[in-house]
Amino acid sequence: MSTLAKAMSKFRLAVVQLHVTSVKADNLSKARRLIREAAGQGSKVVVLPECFNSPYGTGFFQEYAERIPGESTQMLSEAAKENGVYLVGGSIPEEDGGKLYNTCPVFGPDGTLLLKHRKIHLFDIDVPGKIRFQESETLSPGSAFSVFETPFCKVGVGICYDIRFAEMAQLYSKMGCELLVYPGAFNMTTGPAHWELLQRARALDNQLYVATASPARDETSSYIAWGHSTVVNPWGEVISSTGSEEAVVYAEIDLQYLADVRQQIPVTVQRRDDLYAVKPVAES
Ligand SMILES: O=C(O)CCC(=O)C(=O)O
Repeated sequence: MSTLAKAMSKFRLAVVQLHVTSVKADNLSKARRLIREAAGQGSKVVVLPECFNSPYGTGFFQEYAERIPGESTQMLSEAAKENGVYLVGGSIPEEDGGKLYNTCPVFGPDGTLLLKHRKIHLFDIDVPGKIRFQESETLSPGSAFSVFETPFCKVGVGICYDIRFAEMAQLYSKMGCELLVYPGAFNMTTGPAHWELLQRARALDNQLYVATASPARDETSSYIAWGHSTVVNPWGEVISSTGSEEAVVYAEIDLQYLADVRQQIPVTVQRRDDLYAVKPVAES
C-alpha cells in the first residue's frame, strides 16, 4: 500500500453529544465551540446530534423550524470551513413549501452543503404506559437516500428511527458506504433496550462502521434523551461511547481493518440475492 493510500485508510471521527437547551443561539454557539474542539483533536469528520438547535418534540418543530439556507446552516457551513472538516450537522426542523421535515444537512471542508437528508422513517410509536410519540403529527417524511464521499470513504446518513430499518443500511452498504452516521435521540424506554443493539446489528450485518450522536440527557426536558453516543466497528464491537452528559466522543476509523473483516468472513460476497424474495406458494 502506498504512503498516501495508508494515510487515507485511517481517520479520526468525532461525535458531539451536545447539551441542547431551549435557547437556539446558545445551542448554535456551543455546537460551534465543540466542532472547533473536535477538529483541534484531529477529527476529519464531525457528527452533531438530532435536533441540535432545538428541543426535541412535536410542540417545538414549528417554532424552531428554518429554511435551508438559514441561521443554523449558515453557522454549520462556516464551522465546517473554519475547521476544514466534513460536518454532519445533526438535524434541524426544516421548513420547505409549507411542510416541516427533520433534516440533516452535511457540509464539506470548504463549507459547501453536500446534501440534506430528510428523515425517511418518522418516529411514530406507542408503547403503552411508557412512551407515545408521533412525529407524523407535524413532520413530513423524506423519500431520498443520502450518501456523501470523503477522501477516506463513502458515508451513508440516516436520522434516529431510520436506524431501525435494516434495508436502508444494507442499501447504503451495497452503494459502497463504509461508515453510517445516525444523529439520533433515543429515550429512556427504547434507549437502554435497543440503542446499542441496533448499532451493533447494522454494523455487523453490513461489516462497516456505525456512529450515533445523541443530545446529552436533560432530566428537565419534556423528552429525555438516552445519550450514550457511540461508535461501533465492523466486527460489531463498541469502540467508543459515553454516558449521559455533554461530551465529545472520538474514534479511529480504520478502513484496512474493515477490509480485513470482510475478507475473513466474506458474507458480503456470499449473499444469495437470487433466493431472497417472497414467492407465491401454490395452494394444495
Ligand atoms: O426508535 C426509537 O426508539 C427512538 C427513535 C427516535 O427517538 C427518533 O426517531 O427521534
